[in-house]
Order: sequence, then structure tokens, then C-alpha cells
Amino acid sequence: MKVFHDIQTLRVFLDDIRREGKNIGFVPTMGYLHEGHLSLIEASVKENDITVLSIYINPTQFGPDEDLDHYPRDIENDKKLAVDAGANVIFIPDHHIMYKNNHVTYVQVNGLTHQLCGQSRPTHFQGVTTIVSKLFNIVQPNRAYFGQKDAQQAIVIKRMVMDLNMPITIVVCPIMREADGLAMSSRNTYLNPEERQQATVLYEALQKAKALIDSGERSSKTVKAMMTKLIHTKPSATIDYVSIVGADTLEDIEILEDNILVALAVKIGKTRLIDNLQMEVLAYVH
Ligand SMILES: Nc1ncnc2c1ncn2[C@@H]1O[C@H](COP(=O)(O)OP(=O)(O)OP(=O)(O)O)[C@@H](O)[C@H]1O
Ligand SMILES: CC(C)(CO)[C@@H](O)C(=O)[O-]
Ligand code: BAL
Repeated sequence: MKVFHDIQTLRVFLDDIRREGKNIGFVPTMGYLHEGHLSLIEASVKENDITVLSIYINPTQFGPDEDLDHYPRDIENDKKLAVDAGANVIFIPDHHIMYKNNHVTYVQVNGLTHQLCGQSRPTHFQGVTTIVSKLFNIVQPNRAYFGQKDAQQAIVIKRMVMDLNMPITIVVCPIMREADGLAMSSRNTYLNPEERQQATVLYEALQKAKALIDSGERSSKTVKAMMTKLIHTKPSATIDYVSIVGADTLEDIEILEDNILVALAVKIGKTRLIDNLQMEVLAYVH
């Protein structure tokens, strides 16, 4: 496996790969790898000749009071896990090469970024789409892999790629979970043992929503109220949002039908976690 820290040598290496007619799969991450990330690498390895992983904690997607300084890091362990999963190349750019002193250009996807996570993280998606565009320009992959755990991020990136005519296929991979249902996340490491137990409430609330919808409930308000009630039984939990939106538009819906996204962000203690469930819902026939 090859490790690159600067843009130019990575470009030269990948130019040669492309000249040989090989396909490039790309998995952007912020590191501290877990099985969620590894599932993206494995999906890429299956579908491409070469898999490039990037590890970069992108400062522009963090708000001023967020956890940029504390975000977990373990580059040596990440390298081992990435090799085992089959990655061929790791790009670990130094901060100063990604954002030169007077960086003034940002990529903004309108319409899909003000709601859900965008409400409490108003500059987050602009940071994500900017860094992902930069990484796409550097790596020029055929396919790029993202997790459904960050459902809004995946939708925003698909839209950016379409609107900006980027010749890249976006592949969205399923959410990997712990045995008790908690979605894997690098931020789970912040949880103390008591919080870790209570953190399963995100998944439990989604399961509650699914059970209600499966049994015929079609009122978004009712489903959200039941989810909220369940989350409030956990003393460490503070709700950021519990939303049900159209899975394509990300706009709130009142009557549940077609392709819906049940999404939530909950703080467990000081740790903000997200999870979601996408469902195809048939119109209820009386
Ligand atoms: N549990 C998971 N299952 C599948 N994909 C995941 C999972 N967790 C993260 N990913 C995906 O991995 C990619 C890199 O995510 P990132 O490095 O931010 O990890 P993370 O664990 O989501 O971190 P955090 O939630 O703490 O920001 C993203 O496309 C993300 O959606
Ligand atoms: C896509 C990404 C690597 C951009 O920094 C990040 O938002 C993430 O890890 O999901
Ligand atoms: N996985 C999304 C990265 C973030 O929360 O900043």
C-alpha cells in the first residue's frame, strides 16, 4: 500500500493508473476507522481496480463550538485496518496543503442543506461539499463511496455531482451497526459506559417508527411524537431533531407515503449522534 501526503505525487501516481485503463474507487473519511469505513473500502475494492482512501479532518465542516480539536485520531492503526480491507492508496494531506492561506472558494448546494443537520450546523455542508470537491479534483475517481449513516451528506453530494457534471458515480453503502443497534461512528468513542448504554435509544426510536408505520400509522406527527417520548426516557439524551422528510427532497412531510427518510440527531451527554432509516411506504388503504 502507498501513502501520500502531498497532492502532486499522488496525482502523478494516479495519472499512471488511469493511463493503464484502470478504474479508481475513492473513500473519503476523517479517519479513526471502524467497520462502517471498512465496509466502504470493501465495496470499492470489489468494484474497482484501485481503491484510494483519504484521511483528513476537514476544519471547514466544523462549527466554532464543535469537536475539531478533540476529534479522535489513530493514523497508524488506520493504516493497518485500511490495508487489511484492501485499500491500495492512502492520501493523508497536511492541513496547509488543503487550504492555502487565502482560500476563498466554497461549493454550496442550496435547498438540501438548511434542514436536518444543517439547522444546528449551518456551515457544515458547505465545508463538506468544498472539501469533497477538492478531493474529487485531486483523485478523479470513477466511483466514490459514502455511508447511509450520513444520509443528508450522501444526498447533498449526489446533487452536487449531478449539478456540476462531475463524471463520478456516487455509491451509498448501508449503515453498519454495533450488536445492540447503535450506528458505528468515530464519535461513539466519546461516550462513557452509561452514555453508551443510553445511546441505543436512537436505533430504538427508529425501530419504533418502523413498527408504527408497518402497522399502518401514516401521520408523521404521531410517529415523531412517539419517537420523542421514547428518547425522553433517557436522562442523558437531548434531541437536536426528530424529522420525517421526503428521501429525495429532504422536505418535511405530514402524511407518510412513498420514499421517506426518518432521521434524527440526539445529544447523549455532550456527544451529538445521528441515525436514520429510509423506507418505501405504501399509501394506507382503509
Ligand atoms: N456506521 C456506518 N456505516 C456505514 N458508513 C459509515 C458509518 N459511519 C460512517 N460511515 C461513512 O464513512 C464515511 C466517513 O465518515 P467519517 O469519517 O465522518 O466517520 P464517522 O464515524 O461518521 O464519524 P463521525 O460520525 O464521528 O463524524 C462517510 O461516508 C460516512 O457516512
Ligand atoms: C466526506 C467527509 C470525509 C468530508 O470531510 C466527511 O464529511 C465524512 O467523513 O463523512
Ligand atoms: N460524518 C460526518 C462528518 C461530520 O460530522 O463532520
